[in-house]
Amino acid sequence: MSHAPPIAPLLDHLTTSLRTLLSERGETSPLMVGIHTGGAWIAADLHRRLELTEPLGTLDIAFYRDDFSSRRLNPQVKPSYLPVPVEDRCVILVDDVIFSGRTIRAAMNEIFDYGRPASIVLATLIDRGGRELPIAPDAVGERLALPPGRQIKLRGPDPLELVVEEQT
Ligand SMILES: O=P(O)(O)OC[C@H]1O[C@H](OP(=O)(O)OP(=O)(O)O)[C@H](O)[C@@H]1O
Ligand SMILES: O=c1cc[nH]c(=O)[nH]1
Repeated sequence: MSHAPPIAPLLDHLTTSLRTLLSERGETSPLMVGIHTGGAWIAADLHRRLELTEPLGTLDIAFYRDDFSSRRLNPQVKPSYLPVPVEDRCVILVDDVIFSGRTIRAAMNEIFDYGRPASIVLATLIDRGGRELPIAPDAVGERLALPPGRQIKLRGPDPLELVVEEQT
């Protein structure tokens, strides 16, 4: 595929999958955390749709990246915000896209620096394969194969839109 799918059906599907999974696990008050920037936009939408009672958290994993020392720090780096302790909680980690899995590895390291969650559930809008680490999402909006040299990006926040573009 070389053009991006419309986002609304993907958000619907992700919401339904997550609702089912939380219900099966008996999780009534999970803590949702979105990864800055795209993951935080998706998390805000999911948090509203699922009517979660705990406040929404955000993570900026810039300092936890495995290529941190060789990358220029993005001037947009934001502080992470976890409004309630993660200790013994079910955490729903949300990102817009999963590819290599390295962003999620970094996010989990950061979460564990705050405390030891009871469990982490991973929700991503797009799973485009290409994993370099043994990490898999529990709930996805859509699995998408892209031609070599292409990437999919989430633009937003208003409106949220997926675009397929040349890999940078
Ligand atoms: O599984 P991975 O290979 O780690 O890729 C997934 C990450 O890539 C994008 O972020 P990116 O680091 O490109 O920054 P962005 O938020 O500025 O798009 C996307 O938002 C995911 O967080
Ligand atoms: O296609 C991709 C791969 C990694 N990160 C993205 O945001 N898109």
